[in-house]
Parts: sequence; C-alpha cells; structure tokens
Amino acid sequence: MAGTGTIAGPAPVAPAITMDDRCIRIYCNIVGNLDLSPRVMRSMLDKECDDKRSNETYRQLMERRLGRAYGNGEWKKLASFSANVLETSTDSTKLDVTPLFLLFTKLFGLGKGGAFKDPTALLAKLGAVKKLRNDVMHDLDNAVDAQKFTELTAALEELVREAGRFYALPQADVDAEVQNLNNDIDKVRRMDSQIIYYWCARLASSGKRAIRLLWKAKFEHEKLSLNHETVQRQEVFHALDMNVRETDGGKTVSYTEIFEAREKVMVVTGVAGAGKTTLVKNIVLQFFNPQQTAPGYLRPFNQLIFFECRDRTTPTLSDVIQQHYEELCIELLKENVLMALLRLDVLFIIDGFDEVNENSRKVVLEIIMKTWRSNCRVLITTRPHAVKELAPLLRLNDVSSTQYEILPLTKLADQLAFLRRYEAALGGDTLTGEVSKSFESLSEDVRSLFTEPINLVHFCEMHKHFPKEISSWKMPGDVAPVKLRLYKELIQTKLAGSINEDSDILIKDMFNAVGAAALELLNDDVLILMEADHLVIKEKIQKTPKSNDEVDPAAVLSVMLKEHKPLCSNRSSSYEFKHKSEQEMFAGNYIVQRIIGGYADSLYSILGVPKEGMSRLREVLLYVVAALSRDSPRHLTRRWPQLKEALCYAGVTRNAVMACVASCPNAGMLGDLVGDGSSLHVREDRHVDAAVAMLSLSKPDAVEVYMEAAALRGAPWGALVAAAGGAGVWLTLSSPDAYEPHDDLLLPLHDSG
Ligand SMILES: Nc1ncnc2c1ncn2[C@@H]1O[C@H](COP(=O)(O)OP(=O)(O)OP(=O)(O)O)[C@@H](O)[C@H]1O
Repeated sequence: MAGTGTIAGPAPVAPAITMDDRCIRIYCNIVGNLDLSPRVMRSMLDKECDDKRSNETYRQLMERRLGRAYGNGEWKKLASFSANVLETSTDSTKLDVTPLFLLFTKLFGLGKGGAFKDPTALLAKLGAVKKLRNDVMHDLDNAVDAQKFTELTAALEELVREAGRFYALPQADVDAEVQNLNNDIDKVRRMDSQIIYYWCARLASSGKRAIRLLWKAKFEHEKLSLNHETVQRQEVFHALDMNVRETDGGKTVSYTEIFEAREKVMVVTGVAGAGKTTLVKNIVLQFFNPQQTAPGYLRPFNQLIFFECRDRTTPTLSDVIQQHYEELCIELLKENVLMALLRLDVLFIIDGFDEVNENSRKVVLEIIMKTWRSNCRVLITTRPHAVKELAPLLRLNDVSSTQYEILPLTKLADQLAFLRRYEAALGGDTLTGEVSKSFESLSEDVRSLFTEPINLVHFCEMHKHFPKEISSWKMPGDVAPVKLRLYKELIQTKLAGSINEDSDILIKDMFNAVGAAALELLNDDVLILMEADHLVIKEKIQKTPKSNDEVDPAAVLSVMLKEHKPLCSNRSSSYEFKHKSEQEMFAGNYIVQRIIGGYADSLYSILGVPKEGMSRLREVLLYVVAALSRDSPRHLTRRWPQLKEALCYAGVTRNAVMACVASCPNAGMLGDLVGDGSSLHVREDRHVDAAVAMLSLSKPDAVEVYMEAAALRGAPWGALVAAAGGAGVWLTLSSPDAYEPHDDLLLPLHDSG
C-alpha cells in the first residue's frame, strides 16, 4: 500500500497474529479513515490545486486566490487547528481528513480564476467522509462497528464519482479511480501487521483500557495535607471558572469551555493552590471513567497522555509513552507506539511547567514539536511567573496558544459549596454542616483570606484540628496563630524525605528567616517582594543551621508566598504573603522568638523602626502581646513597659485592645493602655471577660457597656460590675421585646456605688 506510513523505526519481531474479529473491524475502520480517505481527498485536492506552484504553501495559494495576505489573527481564526500544517505544507502528503476538508471548503469559497462551479454536492460527499472519520476516531463503539467501514467505502466511491462530475473528468478515468479504490479496500481486508495503522488499531482497541487502571490508582483519591485523610477526588471537585487572558477585560468561561479555543495549545495559569493540578487530574479521571462515556468536551480525543514537569527521570517522549502503554510497548516497541499514537486524536496534558527541569524540558519540547498535526491538542498548566519562559518556547516552534487564568473563589456561595463537598466527603454519613456554618459565621474580612481552593481545604483542616480557635476569629489577624501551626505542618510535609533530623528546629529557623524579612518589609511599608528580596530570603533559609542541599528554599517559600507574573515579559516575578495578616504573623512570630529566646536587645532594636514609624507595626505588636500572653506570660510582664510604649506610639485602638484581650485573657495588662481619665467600652459579650481582666490591672474613670440584654445575661456581668470598683458603670441595654423586664441585670448594680 503506497504511502501508508510503513514503520520507520526498528521493526519489531512480527507478532503471531491472533487477531480477534473485533480488532480486525477496528483495523479496517482505522485504515479506512486514516489512510484511504485522505488518499482519495488528496488526489482530489491535486485537481483542485492544479495551479499551485510547487514551492507554494497552501496558505500562500489561498492568499493568491484571495488577492491579499491574511493577517495572522485572521488566519488562525480561519484555519483553526489546521493553521500550522496549512501554512507549512507545500504538498498534500501530510494532510489528513480534517485539514483537507477545511482546505476544500475555504478554496471553494475563494473561487478559482473567476469561474464559479457550485460545490454543494461535492461538499456534501466530503462532509460525509469527514463525519465518518470523527465518528470512528472519537468513539470506540463506532470503531468496532463493521457497518461503519461499509458506509465509508460507499461514501468514498460516491466522492470519487462526484469529483469526476465536478472536475469534468473523462468517465474512463473515474472508473479507473474507483477500481483502484476497490483494490485498496480489498487490501485493507487482508490486514497487514507491519504498517503503522495496525499499531493505531491496537492502540485504539486496547490503549485506553490499558492505562485506565494506572491513572485510576494514581488520581482517584486525594490525600489531605495534614491528617492524611483521603477523599474521592471527583466527589470534592469544584468546577472553577477561568478568565480568558487574551481578551482584554477577561471573559469568564467554565473549565470545559477552554477546549473550545481555536488554538491547539491551551495554557492554564493559576497562583499556588489555585487548583491547576486538581483540574487536570479531574480531566484525566473524567476521560478514563469506565462508568460513563467521556463528557462532550473530551469526546474528540481518542487517547490522553499525562506528563508532570517535576518528573526528572523520563528523558524522552517515547519513555513517557512506555509508562502509559507498558504491555503494548513490549510487543510493538515504544517508538512505534509513539508514531502510531500521533496519528490518533490525542490530548497531551503537561502539568506544572513552572517546575520544569533539564530532563522534562526536553519531553515538553518533544511534545510541542511532534503535535503539529491537527488531531493533537496540548493543555499546559503553570504558575503565572513561568509563562514568560513558556511563551517563547511555543513561539519558537510556531505554536499559538490561548491563555486562561483560574479565578479565585470570592463569592460566599461558591466558598460554601466548595466546603460542603469536602465536609460531605470527610464526614461520611454524618454530614453536620458544621464546617460551612462555621465559615459562614466568619466576618467578611476573615473570609477574604480563603479565596484559593488550597486555603479552603486548609480551613476544613483547621476546623477539624482547631475548631475552638476558629469560632473566636473576628479579624483577619485572628487566623494567624492557627495558620502558623498549619504552615508548620505543611512545610514538614514538603520537607519529608529531604531531612533526616527533627524538623522542628529547622522550621523554627526558617520561620525566623522569613519573619525577619517580613518585619523589615513592613517597616519599609512594603508588601510586594521583588525578585531580589525573594532571593535574600531564599539565601537565609539555605543558611539556617540544620538546612542541607536537599532542602529547596523556593519550595519552602512557595508554601508561604504567592507569586505574581509580570504583565511585561522582560520583568521578573514579584511575591506577596498570602495576606497582609500573614506577613504580620510571620513578623510577629519572629519578634516573639527573639524575646523568648532571651535576647537582651531592646524591643526597639528588635523592631528596627523609629517611634514615628511604629503605626506600621500596630497589628504586629498586638500579635506579639497575644502570642506572649499565650506562650510565655513572664516575658510579657518583663517586656510590658517597652511593649506598652510601642503600642501607644502605634496608636492602638480601644477596640483592638479589647479584641486582643478577648482572644488572649492573659493579656489583661493591655487595660493599661486604656489610660486614666478615659472609659472602657464593652460592646460584645465575649469582651465582658476581657474587661474584667483589664480592670484588675487598670482603673479607667468609667466602664460603658452597650449590649443586647440577652447577650449580657450570658456573660459575667456581675463580675464586671465588681471589678469596676470605684469607676462609674454606664449600661445601655437593647432588646427586641420592648416590654421585657430587665430587673435581673440591675441587681449586680445594687450597692455597687
Ligand atoms: N477544583 C477544586 N476542587 C476541589 N478541591 C480543589 C480544587 N482545586 C484545588 N483543590 C484543593 O486545593 C489543593 C491545591 O490545589 P492544586 O494542587 O491543584 O493547586 P495548584 O494550582 O496546582 O498549586 P501549585 O501551583 O502549588 O502546584 C488540592 O490538593 C485540593 O485539595
């Protein structure tokens, strides 16, 4: 069979052909659609393009007929996935059914030499052949259907005869072509195991089934980062929206719509924890789900290849193929399986381009170079900063792409829906709704810390591990102590395997390195870190005493910082703590460690900021007081005069003082800050206890209580009146029931003076 792509690689030992009838049917359909159809169409194309110059590409021919050149955007829109092959091919040998069909439709639209012939009948016959190709290549049930091959042979004969009419060929020529076609059809029926289409048939027949188990085992479950609990990945999957980067202002689309892009390469970007890997793993699971036929957006693909850029051990694409189709590669050789695969309709997924290394870069490049055919598509995920490295790689290989950005979950309804899935998956039959209820009860400020999926999963984990702390979160800063513990455990997981010793001290030192930088940046009023700042912190982490070469400081930092891709490709990335309160948390933690570590330095020299600039550290100082009161009250007492002064310079508010004391009762000495001659305001029931603690150490002129009667009834109101001593107590009660008696709340005031 001429031009059928006989195997170019080392010939495998010819297998004993014990093909079952099913495989023969698939073989016929594959050869019919991948070989016979294009050959018939190519011979027609040569007639249609008899004016084509030998060194002219099909794009150039179309431009000549159009009378002008296409703009690049116009061309991409017009030629879609076939753009590349049509602008590089000067003959039809590399064109298969999809670009051929497209070419015919466009050429007919352009007309030839002013003459117009109605192509409707011919296009209908071409369309029938193209439809059969897609039916067979996208659905195995059709590929095993012998009737499809019968339909195809009939459709091809009709096409040859219709082309004869359209191009006014002599009847004898048409009959000869039909005879040739029938001879080829007969040859197909006597299967040839030495041609590439045989391997294609084997792949189409058993390839998907062979790797289904591989991916199911790898991806079916998701292990949570902290408690090693697992959830079914597909059960918790939340369909995230995407922003199309190319369109200014950004159109929002669902993740399935990214496959509607005209470009063959789709690049999905997202910050750390935005859900890139989760997205592609779910796509893999959906593709291989044995229970259902693949969802519509995946139906055009016959095979799926998944490659992770963090892989350092797979040097070539054929090795990747070997991992996918181990058994077939033993029999057919990996190079041949790869060659055959590239003839099928394949989706290549490349995950985590930002983690690419010397080896995996070669594989990525091979994928990009070998998938020029219109039947392959490539989905690449990356953190935003690496786009500037990926874009030139694509450009250099003349590949156009569409870029999408995963959108954060900013709406409460979406956040709750996300949490409920995890809660249901973790709670088994006992869904209590506690996690989502607890989240819903948080203030909007606090909730704004949880817009990336990873943070929402952390919330679930914190809820499980530290539920009491969560119920006391009132401000973003409240999340910090619990987060710190969580960060510690996340880094421990990141470092697992790279350190042998107890990681506690190493992590403490790393936190200090990051905290010192966070403090310095706050002092300079800097929230965005430039590449140089990032480098300095990385060096500090590397120099921590228990660190070693195995510890990757960038990986440790990626747990704490989020990265921003520059808009301009010649600029470097910038970084940011996941929230300002987290920067304050790391800075505060560093100060606490310096104080507890027994350093004699004055507070001001630790803070490194003059009194006038102290307001920048307001929240940091409150964090320090709260942390010391929790972890080492004696150090709080010892440092209190300095801290009090700094807090005064920082202009800490009464409300903030009250909130701080409320979350750390040992911090009652903050009452000092309320000062003589002023009054203490109590507006929340949880602050009543705090006010009692503060009054034991300071004596304001008055205590003013503004509260709902029911709330005050549940608080130690009597103790507050007693602690107020000589200070005047001013009580303003509110109640939904105007006639409800409140005599009980007046009782403690009796004899109070
Ligand atoms: N769409 C989603 N549905 C449910 N959970 C998700 C989703 N996306 C992410 N998650 C959760 O967030 C975690 C982090 O997501 P993922 O690893 O996919 O992020 P990423 O963008 O690949 O991050 P990185 O850049 O750090 O590799 C996942 O392990 C999963 O628990």
